[in-house]
Amino acid sequence: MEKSARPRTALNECVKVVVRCRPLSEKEKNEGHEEVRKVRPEQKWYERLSTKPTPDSKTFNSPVQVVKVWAERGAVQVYNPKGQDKLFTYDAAYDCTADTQTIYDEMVRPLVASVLDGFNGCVFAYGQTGTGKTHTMEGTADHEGIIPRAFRHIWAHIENNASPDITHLVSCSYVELYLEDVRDLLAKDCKKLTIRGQELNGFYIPEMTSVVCKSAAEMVRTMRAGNRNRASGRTDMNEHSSRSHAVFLVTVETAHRTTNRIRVGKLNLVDLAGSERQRKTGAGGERLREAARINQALSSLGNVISALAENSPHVPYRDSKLTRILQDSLGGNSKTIMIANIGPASYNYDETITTLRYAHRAKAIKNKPVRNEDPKDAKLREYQAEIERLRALIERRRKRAPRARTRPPAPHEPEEETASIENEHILAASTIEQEKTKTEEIEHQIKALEERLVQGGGGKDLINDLNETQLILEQRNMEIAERKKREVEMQQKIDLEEETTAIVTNTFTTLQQEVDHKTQRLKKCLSKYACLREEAVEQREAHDAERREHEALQAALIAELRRRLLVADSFVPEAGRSTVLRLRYNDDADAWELPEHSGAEPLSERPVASGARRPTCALALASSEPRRRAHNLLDLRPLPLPPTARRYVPPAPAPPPAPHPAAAARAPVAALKGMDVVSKKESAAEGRRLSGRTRAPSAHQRLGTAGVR
Ligand SMILES: Nc1ncnc2c1ncn2[C@@H]1O[C@H](COP(=O)(O)OP(=O)(O)OP(=O)(O)O)[C@@H](O)[C@H]1O
Repeated sequence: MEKSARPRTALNECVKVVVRCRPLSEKEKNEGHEEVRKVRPEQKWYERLSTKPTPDSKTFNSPVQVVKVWAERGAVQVYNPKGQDKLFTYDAAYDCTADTQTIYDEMVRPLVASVLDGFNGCVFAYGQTGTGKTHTMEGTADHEGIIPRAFRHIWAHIENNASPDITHLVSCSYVELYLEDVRDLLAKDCKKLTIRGQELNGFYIPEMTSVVCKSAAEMVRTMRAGNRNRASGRTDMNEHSSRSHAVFLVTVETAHRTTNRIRVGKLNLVDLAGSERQRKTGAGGERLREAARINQALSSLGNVISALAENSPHVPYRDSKLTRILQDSLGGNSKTIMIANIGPASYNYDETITTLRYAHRAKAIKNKPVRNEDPKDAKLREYQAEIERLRALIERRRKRAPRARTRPPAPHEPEEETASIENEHILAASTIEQEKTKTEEIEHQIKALEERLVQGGGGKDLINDLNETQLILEQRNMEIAERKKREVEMQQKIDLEEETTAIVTNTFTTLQQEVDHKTQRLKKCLSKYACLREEAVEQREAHDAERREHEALQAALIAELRRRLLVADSFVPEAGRSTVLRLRYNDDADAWELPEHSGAEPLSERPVASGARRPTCALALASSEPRRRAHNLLDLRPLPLPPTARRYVPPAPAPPPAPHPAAAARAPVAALKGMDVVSKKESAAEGRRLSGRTRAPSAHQRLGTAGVR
């Protein structure tokens, strides 16, 4: 997430998608989810998809397992209670018997190897709450997750490549996105961070803490320290539910002395919070607020995935901080693996299908990874330059250091001369001492910098217990995994082509045979068409359900907001309230700001009548006593009353004698009219003056137009 050079030339590489289905939880077992719908074994695997509903499908209304993983084909079949089963294919699929070691060896190991070669990499776990994302990424004491495995892999590589010509620098950062705030999990106070940058040049987090590590164990300690600061809580679906999206960033810098080049690989290990439905998690209050933010960020992530998959000209990265952080990983300079976690119970059928659909869409995302060579922000280069500078400084200091005069005073020399030589001697000795201390300080600095770097040559600085045999073993595992991956790919290709080539390769002896065969093909096509139509209807239904869920969540949040605004209306002084409502969120500055010319007025003075203050209510009077000032939280000042009497305007002085008696008769009427005009004008002005002072609508009333975010 640090600012990196933009790719120069890049080959497109698709996002790899892996599905992992967890076993039934104890709770699900207790609720009777254990029953599994049987697949007829004599049928070909894909033909089973068109099986008519069997008697046990009646039990779909009761809880059953609905997921079947075809690991050898990278396919996941989901039993559909309403019609045909659904089948999705991925780069790999793992059922509940697969362990994280297998997933790591088969899918993640090659990606981490690329990071060690100077590429950016990202592994992120996605899925419904309680499906095993944290279990997959972090693991437990008994089952190590992908993150600690990656640490061990990195350090095994460094140890294996130990040579005096190669220097490594490994650093880690850990941030979480909680309630749309980016928090530094490695900083003491978990300070809030700002995402900087733009869509064009990439986003980055400049101020996040970066910890230099010298072993896998140190990295694990760093991760655990960060986890202690991470937001988690209990919901009805998960005892320890992550309430934030967490990103662990590992930066591996490698300098080759022979080529004088530095390669920088960055590995993002992301444990997303799970999507959740309020009615299932029973979230309320703070949990509800968290859930709303989690779902909002995941929805933005889904939109980005859809836009990238459809090659849309605009990809809405800016919509959330999560998508900004993951910009490079999705459609940018990175090799990426998405691990979609699902649960097997029919109770979660809708969420499982949604996750599988997103994962399927993500397969189409193309990234452009390039090797990061000699980027400007390489820390290793910085450290090397600093060490050079400090060494040169020591050298300069040594050269210009004063020499102590060793000549003892001669016996014939006068006493003053002897004293001055001795003084000079003492002065020089103290200067030398000072210089020595300073040089030692600089040497300490050099040592501290050098200690951060890992240089080979017998592996003296390395604390890693993986020996060469283990490395060879891991290499073999990787080869086996690679072969298995190719087998899955081949199998998928064969399955796809089997049907399409059947018609070409078949030779028919009779016309009837050909008709039968083609009728069968037609039936299959019709059934596929029916499937697609059903899929479209289901997608619409899923979309509607999601919309309803969002609306329900929105209603709950608005109710909560109304409650808070009501409290604010009752207790916050009006002037301050209107200012708060004018605040706008500035995405770039990541802060709430009062827009210019917002019309925010200073607190108006109390209205004054004929030079004297109007009478005030008892409470306001009481507040003038310093002892009771804090009690006057309510603004109970009386509103100024509109004028009830017209102002008297004296009649105009009597005109000179009129030349005509009729004109003289009209004069008093005109004077009266003049008075009327003046008083109307004044009363209008008074009205305007007062209306400017009338009470502004309350924040509660203004909900909907106010900049509430
Ligand atoms: N493959 C698995 N094998 C055994 N247990 C698993 C597996 N995956 C998940 N679990 C168990 O399921 C429970 C929930 O897992 P976890 O907390 O990792 O889910 P999550 O997806 O991270 O949830 P949230 O999104 O709420 O944080 C844990 O008790 C975990 O041990």
